[in-house]
Amino acid sequence: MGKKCQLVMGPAGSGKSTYCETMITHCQNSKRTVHLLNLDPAAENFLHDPTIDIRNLISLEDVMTELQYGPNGALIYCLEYLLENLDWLEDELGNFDDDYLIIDCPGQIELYTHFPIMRRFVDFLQKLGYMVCGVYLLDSQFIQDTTKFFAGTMSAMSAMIQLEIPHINVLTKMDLVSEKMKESQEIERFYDPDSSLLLEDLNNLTKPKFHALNEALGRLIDEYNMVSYIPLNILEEDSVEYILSQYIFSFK
Ligand SMILES: Nc1nc2c(ncn2[C@@H]2O[C@H](COP(=O)(O)OP(=O)(O)OP(=O)(O)O)[C@@H](O)[C@H]2O)c(=O)[nH]1
Repeated sequence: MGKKCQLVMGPAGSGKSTYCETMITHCQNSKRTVHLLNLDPAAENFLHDPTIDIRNLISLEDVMTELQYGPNGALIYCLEYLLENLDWLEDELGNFDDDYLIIDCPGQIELYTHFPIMRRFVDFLQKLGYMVCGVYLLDSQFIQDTTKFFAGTMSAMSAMIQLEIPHINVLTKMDLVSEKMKESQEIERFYDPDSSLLLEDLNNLTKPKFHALNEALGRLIDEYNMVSYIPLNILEEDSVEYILSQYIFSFK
């Protein structure tokens, strides 16, 4: 099968750890071998123990105590420390030539949107021969507020542009969206965002001085037609399998 991995990204609370747990359980049930790589030094509990864990290299608490950093600064320090000690990760990865890695990332979106940290991490995996796919998660509750949805879509686009890897976007927590909404036409405008349909909402929710900016951002979404979302309901096996059937994963 070769070396493959999914880099699971998204804002804090978007459902990254739950996505990873769901994928791993689903893969185990369908006799596919996957391993969890935890990249979040602040992570607490996992349903499936990570096979590789940044917390075995460096502890967020130690950094906060010893360097007197706050949680965000300490997290960036931990990831930069990882990048300076990639031989540790290469040793840890040594035994997984033919398996599939699911990488649970921290929720600080600056790691994907403007720091080069994740880009360097991706470059490292690619040098080791991994095919790296990006999975960017957005909480489906954002569809209730078009300003949040637009902001989330911008951060998904930034991650796509920064990382330059095959990429899908996933709307998580679809079990919390009402059946009525799911069956309506209205939901379609979020799966495949069309700014002309969203712009009116957005302008109603923002002051007039931002309308030109809204329109410019909308054009960016339309012209590049880069962002679409796959809905994920973790309670439905078909929905989970559908994500894995995406061509970028090539994982049958
Ligand atoms: N109902 C429902 N709740 C979910 C789903 N995914 C995640 N949650 C809940 O949302 C909260 C955040 O989920 P996590 O998986 O921890 O999110 P995360 O992105 O890993 O969060 P950080 O590690 O803080 O960045 C938890 O309370 C989860 O139980 C889902 O598909 N459906």
